[in-house]
Amino acid sequence: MNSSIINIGIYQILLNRVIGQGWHSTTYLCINTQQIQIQLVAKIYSNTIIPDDIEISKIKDLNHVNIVQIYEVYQHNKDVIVIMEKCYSSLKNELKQQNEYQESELLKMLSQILLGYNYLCNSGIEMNDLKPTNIMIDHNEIIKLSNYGMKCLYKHSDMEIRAYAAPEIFFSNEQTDAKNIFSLGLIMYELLFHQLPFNLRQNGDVIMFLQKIKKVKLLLPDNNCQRISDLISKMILFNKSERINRENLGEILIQNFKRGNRRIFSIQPIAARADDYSYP
Ligand SMILES: Nc1ncnc2c1ncn2[C@@H]1O[C@H](COP(=O)(O)OP(=O)(O)OP(=O)(O)O)[C@@H](O)[C@H]1O
Repeated sequence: MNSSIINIGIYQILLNRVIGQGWHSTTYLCINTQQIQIQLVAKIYSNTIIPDDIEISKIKDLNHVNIVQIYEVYQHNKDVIVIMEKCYSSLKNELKQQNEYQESELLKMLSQILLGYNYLCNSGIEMNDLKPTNIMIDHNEIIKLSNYGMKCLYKHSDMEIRAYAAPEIFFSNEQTDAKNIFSLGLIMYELLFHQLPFNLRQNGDVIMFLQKIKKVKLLLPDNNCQRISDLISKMILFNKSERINRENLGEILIQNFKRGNRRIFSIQPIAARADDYSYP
């Protein structure tokens, strides 16, 4: 038996081909032995068990162009393995490139994220953490939300440093729809201005920012993207009841902006080595 491979169902997980390491899991290259042309990854959540949780059984049935497709969830010894579609890049990567986007490109990104998010909400699946590492980009430059419905597998507390978290997470640990709108506002702000509206040198910096916007509404720097700036201003609000909700945000996007076919990114691959994209 080769200890650097896990064979499970029709999948082969290549343990020596790590694609990324997150706080809660490690992501490996994975092969569907019956259709080797399909690119997959396996996320391994170590030392955890699949809880008797409806979300895990539901997530395999989800299917939307703006979410990462999950194919299987296995209990494997002490670990949980999630087999999913392999993406090309992430918004985190995209942000590193500091691209200047046209307003139409930003609106298109926002629309795609919102479409995926709406689908998850309507399917009763929680998007625990809306942040750039959880927003993937596929080979066709389509944005896809990832790590949805996985909170039940997390061992760590939710209160690590969370740059994109809404004020109510820090101050009252409230989990509502509105928290993701706030996070989305910060993500759009970062795409537009190439930085967050606060420095992230230490843990207290986020709290200081949140206390500041509690007193004085965030003022966006001058820029040429008025429509997206207006939307961001409606999302990054301390008080969750004042924030735009996803329905109204969707309405504004539908009413005002037609979807273009333009390419929106100049993507660099996630993996450091080109051969990570070919099978052994
Ligand atoms: N479906 C995927 N396709 C391609 N690469 C992926 C995929 N999922 C994750 N990755 C890569 O693996 C890395 C780690 O992913 P992971 O989701 O564990 O990170 P994370 O979002 O920081 O997680 P956490 O919230 O647990 O810290 C990502 O940054 C990304 O580079």
